[in-house]
Amino acid sequence: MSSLSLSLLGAARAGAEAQVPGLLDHEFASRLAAKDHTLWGPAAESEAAERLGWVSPFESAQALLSQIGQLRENLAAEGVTRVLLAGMGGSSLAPEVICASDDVDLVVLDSTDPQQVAATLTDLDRTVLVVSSKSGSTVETDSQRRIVQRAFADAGIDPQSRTVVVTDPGSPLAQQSEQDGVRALFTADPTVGGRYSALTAFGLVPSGLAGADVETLLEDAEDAAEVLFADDAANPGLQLGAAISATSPLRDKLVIVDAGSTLVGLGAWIEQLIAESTGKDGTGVLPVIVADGEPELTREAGDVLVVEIVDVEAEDGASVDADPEETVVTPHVVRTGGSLGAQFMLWETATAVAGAVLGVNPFDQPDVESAKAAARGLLDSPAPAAGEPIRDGAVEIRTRGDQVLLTSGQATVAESVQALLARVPDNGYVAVMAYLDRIAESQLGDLRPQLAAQSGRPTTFGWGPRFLHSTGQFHKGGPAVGVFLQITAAADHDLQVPDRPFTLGSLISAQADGDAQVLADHGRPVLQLHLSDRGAGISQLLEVVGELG
Ligand SMILES: O=P(O)(O)OC[C@H]1O[C@](O)(CO)[C@@H](O)[C@@H]1O
Repeated sequence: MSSLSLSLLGAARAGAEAQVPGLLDHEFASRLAAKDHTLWGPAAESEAAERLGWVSPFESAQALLSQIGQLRENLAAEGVTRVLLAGMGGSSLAPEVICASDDVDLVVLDSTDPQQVAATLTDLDRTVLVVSSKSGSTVETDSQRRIVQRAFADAGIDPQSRTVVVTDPGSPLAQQSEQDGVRALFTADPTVGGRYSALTAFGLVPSGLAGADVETLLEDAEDAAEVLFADDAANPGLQLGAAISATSPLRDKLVIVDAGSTLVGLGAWIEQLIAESTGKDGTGVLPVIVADGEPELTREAGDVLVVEIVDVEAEDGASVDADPEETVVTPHVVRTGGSLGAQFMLWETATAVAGAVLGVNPFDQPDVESAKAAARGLLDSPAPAAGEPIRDGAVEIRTRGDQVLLTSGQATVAESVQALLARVPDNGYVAVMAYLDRIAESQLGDLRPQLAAQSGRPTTFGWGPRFLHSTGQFHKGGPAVGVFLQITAAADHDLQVPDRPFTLGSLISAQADGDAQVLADHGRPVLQLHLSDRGAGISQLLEVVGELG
């Protein structure tokens, strides 16, 4: 029996009431279960035909469990118990939440920041590297793999015997792994897209190797699927999908409150799923993750739906409560609870529903490629800086030709940030994009509530390049109502990417510049601040933004 629960209030409830009858008429849920690729219209048909494997991952996932368990035992017998996962977006977000929720250690390497990558190169004698990439060609993952394997070799450890690969059959990574030999090669179901792959080898292999209870995860998900694929008005997948997509003008901001649920980090996984799946063709839903206690401010903005993820006791069957007795202050709320496996299935189903209601293809990410291409171009031939940057203490206000919004005339950080915030439209949002070390420099995240307070608008915070595989799609493909604060930093020690003509420092810089360029090309305001000294620059930014009047 599923432990899913869902409550809807205000516009969320109205959205569900408006849309669910139509979804039932179309037998959306049972057609989804039957992998009907016509559900999202003719333009999405060919892609959808190859992307619906996530609705029934259970049989092939079960077959994996004993292989994962055996490999974990063999590695443990050699004293190898630390799992280091290299992978971006859908190839690392699910294992991160699975392990954190199960209180199991997993080191996630989803960065190209030289400092953050270098910090993971410890305890190599007891480390296994899991390289996860569906395409097998993502530059971040390939660079991480090369660096960690070189570190193994330098430590006198055979890199191949400590590398486990998860990828699609026939990908460049699969071919190379077959050629070079690796400890284990897991090929995943190619009919499951990256962000829908939580219950495939991408979610299960790293999590299972780290010691998470992936068996229960799968059982819970399978129980939930029974409820989610029923043509029933009480189906929480239909209700949630309709609630988040059919409540215009509220629908384009979804504030996810981290209210201390035991599903640690689920918000970041939902963020990628919703932002990359819906943020395109000028429409979509922007997830905004906030801490508990803070949402009052954002709620006052009035044009957001608030999602609260709560812990629920396992119940007999799924419950959908459209009129909870509890009094809540927030007018427009989605409140959901249930096991992690059930939540994965719920949100994947709801996202498929939301795509259909919004009229977008929820399985592609057309605008992610543009930033990747710009980064590749800049890596091959870096753009010369247009004149001297404006300096204010440890922060440089960068003006790179016509690649980013010029802040000419604004001589200080305070003035330039104020000028950026003045550009936020009434229905807009602020996005902070920080290309720094998200572990050691996490205090920079305090900028988010500060800027939300200053602007009075929903404010997101993404660590680069991780967010490029998540909200990055929405920034460029969604409604043009965002303003963008990009923060980059000098690295004390750069890292060469073995056998590649670039360092991590030049890669992350090209990624930041490439994204800024594409945002500016889309007419989005971008302010680029570069910290010449990380510690001093972070303190200065927090102080300056905190004091903005
Ligand atoms: O698993 P891959 O192919 O390395 O891709 C990583 C991520 O990049 C994207 O393809 C595009 O951002 C995501 O959808 C995906 O999760």
